Amino acid sequence: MSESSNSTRMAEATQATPDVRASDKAGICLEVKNLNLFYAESQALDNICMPIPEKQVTAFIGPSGCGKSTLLRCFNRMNDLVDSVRIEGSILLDSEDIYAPGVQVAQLRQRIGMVFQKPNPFPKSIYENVAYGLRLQGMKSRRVLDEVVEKALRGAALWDEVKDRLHENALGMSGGQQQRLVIARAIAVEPEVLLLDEPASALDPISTLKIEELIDELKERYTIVIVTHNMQQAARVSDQTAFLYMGKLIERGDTDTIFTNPSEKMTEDYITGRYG
Ligand SMILES: Nc1ncnc2c1ncn2[C@@H]1O[C@H](COP(=O)(O)OP(=O)(O)OP(=O)(O)O)[C@@H](O)[C@H]1O
Repeated sequence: MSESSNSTRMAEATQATPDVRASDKAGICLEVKNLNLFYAESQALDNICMPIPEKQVTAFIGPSGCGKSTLLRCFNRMNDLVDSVRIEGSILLDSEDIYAPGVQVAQLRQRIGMVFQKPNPFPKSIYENVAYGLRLQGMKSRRVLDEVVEKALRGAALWDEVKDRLHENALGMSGGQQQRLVIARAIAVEPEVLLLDEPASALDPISTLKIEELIDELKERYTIVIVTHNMQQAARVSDQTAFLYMGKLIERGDTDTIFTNPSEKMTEDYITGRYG
C-alpha cells in the first residue's frame, strides 16, 4: 500500500472512530508482507505479515529460537550474509521492497542501523568510532565531523561523560558506555530506523536503565525495533509488541493490550510465564 493511501485510510479511520488506537494513527515505516525465511531446509519464519509504525518502539518477544533475531536481521538484510538462507515475501520501506533486485545493501544499512547484544566498538578512539560512517561516505571536513560527532554523542546521552576524552581508545569505556557509543555511531549517519538486538542484556541494571531512557528519547526521531528476552523491559520501553512462537507471528498490538488483555491464549501463557 502506498504511503498516501495508507495515510488517507488512517485519516478516515481516525475520523470514523474517535477512540482509535495511537498505533493506528501513526504512519507506517516498514511493512512485512508474507515473509518466509529458511536456513537450508529449516523454516525459521513462517508467513510473517506486520507493519512497523514510524517513530514508535516495536518489541519482538517470544521464547528462545522463535525467530526474533532472524526477523530483526531481515530489516537490514543481515541474513544475506548467511549462505544457506532463502527468503520469500517482501519488506517495504517507504513502499519499496528492500529485497527488490538492485537495492544497494550498503545504502539500506545506512537507513536502517543496527546495534547488537554485545557492544562492538572498533579499536579506535571514541571520536573515530562515531565519525566512522561519515568518513566512509567520504566526509573530510573537520568542522562537519566535529559537529556530527558531538550531536551523535549528545543524542546517545554520552557527550558529558566523554567530551574530555574523545581521542582515547573506545575499548577503555565501560560496557554501558560502549553500548551508547555504538548507538551514537549508528545515529551519526542519520538512519530512519534503529534495530536493537537485546541491547541491554550484557549490561548491569544502571546501564540498562540508561539504555531504556535513551530508547525513550530516540523514538522521537527514529523508528525503533527491539528484540528482548526481558518482558518487563518490553513492557517498559515499547509502544507495540509482537509475540512470536516457532517462527510464526502469534499476536501483535499495543504493548498495554498485549500485556494486560492479549487475544491469544498462547500470548497470555507466555506473558504469564507458563512457558518459554
Ligand atoms: N545462521 C543460522 N543458521 C542456521 N540456523 C539458524 C541461524 N540463525 C538462527 N538459526 C535458527 O533459526 C531459528 C530462529 O533463531 P533466532 O536466533 O532468530 O531466534 P531467537 O528468537 O532470536 O532466539 P534467542 O532468543 O535464543 O536469541 C532457530 O531454530 C535457530 O537455530
